Amino acid sequence: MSNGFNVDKDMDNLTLSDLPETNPQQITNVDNSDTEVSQTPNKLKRTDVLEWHEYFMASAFLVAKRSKDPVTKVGAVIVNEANKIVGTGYNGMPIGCSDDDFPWDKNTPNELDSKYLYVCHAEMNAICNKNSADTNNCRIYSSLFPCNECAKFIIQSGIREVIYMCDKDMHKPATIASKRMFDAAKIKYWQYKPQNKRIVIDLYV
Ligand SMILES: Nc1ccn([C@H]2C[C@H](O)[C@@H](COP(=O)(O)O)O2)c(=O)n1
Repeated sequence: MSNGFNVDKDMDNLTLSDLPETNPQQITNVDNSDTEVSQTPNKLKRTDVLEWHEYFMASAFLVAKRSKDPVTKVGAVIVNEANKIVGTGYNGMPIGCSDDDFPWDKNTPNELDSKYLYVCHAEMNAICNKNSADTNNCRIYSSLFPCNECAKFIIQSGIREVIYMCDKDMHKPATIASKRMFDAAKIKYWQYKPQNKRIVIDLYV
């Protein structure tokens, strides 16, 4: 009997055999030296790792690389309170609306010929793509400050914090409206200032 299990010859029944009786005295005499965690710091542990905000914002920039927008690629990542990514999105045309058929132009005489009426924003896509029941008390990392439409989605989805990188549209009414709504809804928003200007991902290591 190797580990207290007996299996009958037909392999039909796996039965726990009578494990040897152990009395409390035996338990206190057990040698735990092989299970104790060393108290000395582990000198082998890497310390040059990405910190959480850097990791999630870099992830948003990686997601943005899927965008077909010729001018502005936006990526968004939603993170829950346990630091788990529960949604990602980039700016792109709606499902079924081909990137080849719908316009990527801007500043066109006819508004219907520009991208703005059609493209789904990264933040909205991240919320739509969520892999959790809800996004309550989550935070969203976005490469670009959310517009007013995305701000509505963010507020309504229960997200409580917005971390962004670029605020290039800060003077546009859409951005001013976003900040008004975030302030009223007490949504925290702040600009991430990275320590490192670049993060290189070497795929052949
Ligand atoms: N919060 C935002 C704002 C904009 N976008 C997308 C929408 C367009 O594809 C692009 C902006 O184009 P631009 O006016 O810079 O030529 O970014 C978004 O995903 N989220």
